[in-house]
Amino acid sequence: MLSSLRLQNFRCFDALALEVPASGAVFVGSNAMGKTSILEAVCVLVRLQSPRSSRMGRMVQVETPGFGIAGDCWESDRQVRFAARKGLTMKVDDEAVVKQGDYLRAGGLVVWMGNDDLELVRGSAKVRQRYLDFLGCQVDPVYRDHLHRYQRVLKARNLLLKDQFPREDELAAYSGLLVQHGNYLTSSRKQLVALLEPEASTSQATVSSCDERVGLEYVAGSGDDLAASLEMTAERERRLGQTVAGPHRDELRLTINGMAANDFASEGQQRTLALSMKLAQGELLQKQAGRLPIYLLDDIFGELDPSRRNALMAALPKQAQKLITTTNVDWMDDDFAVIEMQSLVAR
Ligand SMILES: Nc1ncnc2c1ncn2[C@@H]1O[C@H](COP(=O)(O)OP(=O)(O)OP(=O)(O)O)[C@@H](O)[C@H]1O
Repeated sequence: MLSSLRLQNFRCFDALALEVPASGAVFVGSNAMGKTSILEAVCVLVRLQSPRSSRMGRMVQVETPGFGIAGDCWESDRQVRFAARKGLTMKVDDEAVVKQGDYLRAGGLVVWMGNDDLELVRGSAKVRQRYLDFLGCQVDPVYRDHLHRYQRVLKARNLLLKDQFPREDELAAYSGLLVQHGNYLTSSRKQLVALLEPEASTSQATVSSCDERVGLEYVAGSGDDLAASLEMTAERERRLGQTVAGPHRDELRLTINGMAANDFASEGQQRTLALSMKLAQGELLQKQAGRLPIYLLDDIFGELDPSRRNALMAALPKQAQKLITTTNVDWMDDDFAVIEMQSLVAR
């Protein structure tokens, strides 16, 4: 749980300091007032990553050297600073933490729900991979190490494959590492998907109030055995100059009542499924990590009809802290603390 947040040179904010109630808050204001930026800052403070941008530099307020985010969360004072020259630095209770993994291990959990979540159903396989990775990194600290190493090896291996005459011994060394980290990701993602499926079905039934069966099928981009797949695709990857087998080619197929959700489901069903996937993420985090995540809900209510809106609010765990952004609160009947963006004058 987050009890306070302080920002410095973060996106549109020169400086900001606010107290956050235990049950959460609703940030209300017109467009471009910085609502999403506040939720994004919370996500960076807790998980060292943003759902909006993979580059920390983008979050630095223009014409300033770097940003700072700090806050009391889970009973410790956490601080994250970013400057182009120094990169990301972290402190917990004023003590520097060198490794991001250590910072994250002792930190909190997050579920992000945004209005582009529909991409989870309609978008490319990469979006669903990122969804699984965001969950995997939170339930299993080792997952993050394997993911980062896999991504680094993949990049280096692809560079080598672009070479007209790649060195065989170098390629073999990269293949060995790719298999080692790839196998870990494949088996973890497979397990996550098996655990997510029943949670997503339950959430879908709750939010849609219909008996819709949700199916999640994990299709491994490494085939049955990554080492064998690399051998089989050796000629093709030399021709294309890139690695064609491995978890970066994973797919997570989503179905409703047995039919592909991206092709056959209505827009309403797709939106509900996207919400259900996020609710399932929260349920799994709570079960696997034994703690409640913070729910960051960025402007999602405008797209929902009143019945789904209410069903979603009811489906969120009562005890969880929820930070919500919206342009108006007319629809809200819950007694959430409302924070008017205009009142946050220290910008
Ligand atoms: N790095 C940056 N430096 C300075 N300003 C930025 C930076 N990045 C974004 N902004 C500005 O911050 C403002 C707030 O953006 P944000 O997306 O947080 O607003 P919002 O209240 O969520 O808007 P909406 O309701 O339209 O989603 C925008 O005007 C945007 O242009």
